[in-house]
Amino acid sequence: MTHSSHGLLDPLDPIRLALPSKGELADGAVDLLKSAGFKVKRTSPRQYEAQIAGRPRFHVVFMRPTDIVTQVHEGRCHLGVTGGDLHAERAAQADQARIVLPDLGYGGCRLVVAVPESWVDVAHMIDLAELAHDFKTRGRAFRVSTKSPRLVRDHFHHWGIFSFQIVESDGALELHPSLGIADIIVDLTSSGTTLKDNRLKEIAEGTVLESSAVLIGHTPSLRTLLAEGDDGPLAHLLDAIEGAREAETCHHLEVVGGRPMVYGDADAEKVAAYLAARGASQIYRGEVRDEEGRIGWRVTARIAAGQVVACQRALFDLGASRIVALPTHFVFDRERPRAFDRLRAELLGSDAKPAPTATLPTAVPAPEPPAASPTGSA
Ligand SMILES: Nc1ncnc2c1ncn2[C@@H]1O[C@H](COP(=O)(O)OP(=O)(O)OP(=O)(O)O)[C@@H](O)[C@H]1O
Ligand SMILES: O=P(O)(O)OC[C@H]1O[C@H](OP(=O)(O)OP(=O)(O)O)[C@H](O)[C@@H]1O
Repeated sequence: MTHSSHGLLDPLDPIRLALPSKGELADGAVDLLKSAGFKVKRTSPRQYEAQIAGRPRFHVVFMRPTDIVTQVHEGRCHLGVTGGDLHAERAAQADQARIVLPDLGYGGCRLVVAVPESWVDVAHMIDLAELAHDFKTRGRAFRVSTKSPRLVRDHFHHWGIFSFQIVESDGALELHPSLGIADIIVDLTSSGTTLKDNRLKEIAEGTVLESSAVLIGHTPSLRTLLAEGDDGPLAHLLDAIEGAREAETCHHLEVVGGRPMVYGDADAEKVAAYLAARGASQIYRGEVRDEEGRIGWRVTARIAAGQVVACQRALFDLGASRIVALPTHFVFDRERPRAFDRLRAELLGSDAKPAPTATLPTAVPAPEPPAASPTGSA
């Protein structure tokens, strides 16, 4: 059992936030923070410390993703962005580092079992179990190269494989079977290109873990930060990241229509039903007037960015006169549980503030509606 030995955070102390210095996770962290309004001011990639514009409490340090788990566990860093796989591999030892946001929306990959393509009889973990048994009967070690020995052991044990030898290595694992360093590998993949280019294949039930970039925090420091409440820096950071993530994938859609001098929202109803069928959410209908006071209707909704162009013809056919889709920067939904509230309930228990009960319909903080004329259709 380990304990945190450094940097217990006092209220108002600087908050050390560790970001990946290189590799697959590096750029996405800075981009995500920027989209959340936390712009990291770093003048060169060789600079390992940075500030966040207008947020003097945050002090950014750049380090290797594996080290981030250790430093957050030991409390030298209070928060950190790293790979979900790296945290999971070390979770048992680094027990003071806990997940704060489980999916930052980038760095998606899978930790998979891969065998040589030439092994035509091995297509499933059960085949691998038989093979490992054969190796054992012939007195040979069944060698598995990986960066994640603990996760591999758990997965293999789950499939009844106990006779194998882990070869721990830090990179280019795909080369190991052909060089004879190991018989198979368990490595990360996203596009699958590296496995294919090295004549390796995945096998069924061989996904050990699905991973993406995560935000982790040092548990004792999180307690201190949570106590700073809804207007403290942790609440601001988590709300901003969640609001930006929520906004990322969807557009705010505004559809306007209506016949001059005729009010009746039959068209709006059809438009709303059509949008719902296309997977839109938060669909609201209302009355609008154009510059001359003529009444029309307006439907607003949140819709996947990729759906907008596909929808527009049908919306015109249903009576729309104008369609505007806007990217959003932040979306906050009163009904959506906040990471901050969840964490506060977990770590501060009864001190936790209950989530607000909504009395009004939820609303997208949409940009000002464009001055669209409701007239002009059908
Ligand atoms: N192909 C990939 N696609 C998406 N994410 C990946 C991919 N490969 C790795 N990752 C994520 O990035 C993390 C760090 O891997 P990466 O290979 O970028 O670092 P590294 O350069 O190997 O780090 P180190 O400094 O320890 O060598 C992985 O643990 C995983 O979470
Ligand atoms: O499925 P793909 O899209 O081809 O990606 C897979 C590769 O990405 C990672 O390597 P990385 O570039 O991080 O280098 P590494 O060998 O040092 O891990 C991983 O270890 C694989 O080698």
